Amino acid sequence: MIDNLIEVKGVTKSFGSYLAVDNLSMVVRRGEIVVLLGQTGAGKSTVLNLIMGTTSPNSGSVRVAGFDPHDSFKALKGRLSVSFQTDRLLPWRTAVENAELGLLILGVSKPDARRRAKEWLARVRLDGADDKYVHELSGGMRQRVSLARALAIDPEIVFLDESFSQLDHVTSGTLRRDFYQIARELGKTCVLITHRIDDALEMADRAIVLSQPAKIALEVHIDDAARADPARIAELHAQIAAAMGGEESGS
Ligand SMILES: Nc1ncnc2c1ncn2[C@@H]1O[C@H](COP(=O)(O)OP(=O)(O)OP(=O)(O)O)[C@@H](O)[C@H]1O
Repeated sequence: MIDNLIEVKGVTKSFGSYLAVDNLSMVVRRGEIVVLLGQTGAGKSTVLNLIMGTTSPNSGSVRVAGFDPHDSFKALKGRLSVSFQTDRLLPWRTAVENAELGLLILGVSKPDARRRAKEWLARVRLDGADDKYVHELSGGMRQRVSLARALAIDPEIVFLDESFSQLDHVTSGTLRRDFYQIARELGKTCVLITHRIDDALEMADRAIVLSQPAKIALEVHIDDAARADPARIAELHAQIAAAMGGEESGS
């Protein structure tokens, strides 16, 4: 079994003459939660797209579970899941019908998909909301359906692209803690994008700050001992803020 689940080596990515990613190298180990931070436009989403294989580098290489994610898109089908800033739910489907979508696409039988989707909705604390339509759910509940949909397929790697950032602080805080608990319990490998330093401090094994164009400005390890030490957390917060250019872009 490959331990370095994600390997990015010397990757450069340009859009026309604009350099978005500059000779970036990083590794994500199996079971690790890595948070990518950076100011708006730093190239965080581009790095995620390169890892998910939805775009390809101009030079350098990306490997996910040993595969080139762009050229071997099909080999990784069902092994990666992503949840975005907006929930991207289908409004004409109920919560459970949205949550089972990935399973149905992967060919799981209807009764099995329904059962697993219901289990996941309960797991993200949405029991009782199975038959509600998207417009009947709050923003936080919609993100929970989106997470249930992402996790129901039992992916090896979960990507979250600013999944909590449109929610108010309290809602995003509880969702973040619930997600963290599930990810830890299942030992999922996660790559999270955020501009909120608190997200990184609460969830990450490792935080990587990207400067623009995307290259590593700072990399810090965070463990439970650090999390329990307010002085250490304040120090890490200051280090990350400085690497992000001195300010958090909106929080
Ligand atoms: N398909 C594209 N074509 C042209 N330019 C692009 C494309 N995708 C991204 N860019 C540019 O690359 C830069 C990095 O964008 P990216 O979305 O990766 O940044 P980000 O750090 O995720 O920003 P944000 O936090 O605002 O989402 C931006 O200047 C953006 O305009």
